[in-house]
Amino acid sequence: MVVVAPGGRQVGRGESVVINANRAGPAAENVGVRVDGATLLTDVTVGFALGRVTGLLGPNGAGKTTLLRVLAGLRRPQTGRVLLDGDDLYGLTARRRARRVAFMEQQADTALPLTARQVIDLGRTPHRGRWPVLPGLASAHEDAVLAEAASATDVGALLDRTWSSLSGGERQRVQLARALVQEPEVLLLDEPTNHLDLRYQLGFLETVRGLGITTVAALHDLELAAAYCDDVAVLLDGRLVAHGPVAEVLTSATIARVYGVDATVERHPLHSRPHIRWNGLLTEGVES
Ligand SMILES: Nc1ncnc2c1ncn2[C@@H]1O[C@H](COP(=O)(O)OP(=O)(O)OP(=O)(O)O)[C@@H](O)[C@H]1O
Repeated sequence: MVVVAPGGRQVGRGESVVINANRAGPAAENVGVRVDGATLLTDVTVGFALGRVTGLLGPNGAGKTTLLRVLAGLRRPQTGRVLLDGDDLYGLTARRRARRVAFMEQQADTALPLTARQVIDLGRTPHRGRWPVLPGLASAHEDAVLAEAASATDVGALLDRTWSSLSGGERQRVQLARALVQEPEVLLLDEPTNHLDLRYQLGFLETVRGLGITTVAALHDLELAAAYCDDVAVLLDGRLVAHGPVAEVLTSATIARVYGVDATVERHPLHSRPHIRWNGLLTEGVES
């Protein structure tokens, strides 16, 4: 039996990725969001390095979804700005934004009687003209993009199933395929492994790592973040409290401060990435 350790395949990643030094990943600068008198984000400044996978961490209500929506162009911040390779994200049309940023939301759903193939195909919308593509007339490129996304997410056998008949985990994989056919330069994932069984959780994040796309994924599972993310950014009460390479940031001190949990962070014997041992809840010293 062969064990594929996290990042073991390194498809198109790490040293093998040629990053154009003149390009930059997405960045939030001094972003502040208030809704109905509530402050959701305060002065968040964070840049995501090209081609890297960043885990967006933080307890419930910390602001992870809000920041992802800001980065997706779906929630204009009251203060600050969002840059995408130097362009002001909110200065772009919705179509131009959607060509560059794909967002897989937590509970994407549709009431329309669509098949999985049609749901995935929606991801091509920003690349198309005004007129619908007639059946059988999709370009070779379109067909190839769909086939590649279906294979990467293992949804080939689901394409003709109706959306309503799919399980939570199958829907999750179809949503990732929809995001991939957008051919985005930035992939935003909100708790993408939620409904997945263990094998698909690991496989999903392995796939994401292999894409070489700049990715920001809100995650609750710190073990998964430790195993699959290059960097982590940590939010607490709407503020960014830590950001950097996973081994430097995901420490027992960070976990204690942010989650109020006592943990020992060791090196995994197989792949030497951080490995977390939970010791128990802390009753003192938790920030709120
Ligand atoms: N429309 C709103 N009005 C008031 N407060 C809101 C609104 N939308 C979100 N919030 C609050 O903003 C905070 C941040 O929400 P957000 O969904 O970004 O957190 P999160 O880190 O993604 O949480 P979770 O891990 O629970 O999904 C929460 O306290 C939430 O209750």
